[in-house]
Amino acid sequence: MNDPLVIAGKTYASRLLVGTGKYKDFDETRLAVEASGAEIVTVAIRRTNIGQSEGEPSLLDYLPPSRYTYLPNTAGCYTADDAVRTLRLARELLDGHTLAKLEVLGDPTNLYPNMPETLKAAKELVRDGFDVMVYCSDDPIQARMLEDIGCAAVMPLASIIGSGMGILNPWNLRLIIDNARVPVLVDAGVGTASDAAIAMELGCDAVLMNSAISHARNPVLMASAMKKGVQAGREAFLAGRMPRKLYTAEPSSPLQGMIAPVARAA
Ligand SMILES: CC(=O)[C@@H](O)[C@H](O)COP(=O)(O)O
Repeated sequence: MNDPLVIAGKTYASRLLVGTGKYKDFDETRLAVEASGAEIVTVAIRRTNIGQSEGEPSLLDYLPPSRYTYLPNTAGCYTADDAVRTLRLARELLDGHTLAKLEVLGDPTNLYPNMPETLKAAKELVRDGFDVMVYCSDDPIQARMLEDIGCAAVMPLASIIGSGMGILNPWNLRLIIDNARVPVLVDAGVGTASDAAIAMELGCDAVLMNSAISHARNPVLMASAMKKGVQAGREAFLAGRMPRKLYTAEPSSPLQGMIAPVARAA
């Protein structure tokens, strides 16, 4: 099925974006990313070496930028200034690459986004020529503000980062999706493949996740499950689910048109 995801003018076949942190080593990262089928990989610039630490193993050697689109992110940043500085460093390290994931956190105990600082950083980064994909609360008004600023995609949380709690507020996601003119991705909180499928069935354009794969007992197998969950959810969304009925359900095998049973001979 030809149903590409378009972000900042570039086309992707996969609607699953994956993080690269929290794995045993870069080999495991590579294997999980390969199994996920992801084409966009996000990398925490403050925590992962992509050339900042000379002599150390670099993720670039395991996930070559010729094959993957890098999405540098600002994990660990608590102010707009820190986030902007981090993404400018990433742009230098990645030869002028402008696609970036903004996340400005508000509380180290739950990693909930600080939306005033996120909006401030988004404005500055857009002005500076970045294509900003932004981690945000599942608040439709703030999502609209980010879109109006010129962000390339809005990425409301399903639940808090690393929680694996799944989608806590599907109705807010629907409000964001129904009004969005840019791609909407669920980012954070996915726990298992059915969460990813539900996000896609709701009409999200894609899903971004890390912990659900890296913290699974078998990360490579979970990466493969997530790939299928996202694909199944997308297909179900495009196919259009049947309406829910409480009392008017029809039997799956209707009797109409059946040949009347022949009376048995006594
Ligand atoms: C990798 C990354 O960008 C995370 O900050 C992201 O929000 C994913 O969250 P989960 O780890 O909950 O999937």
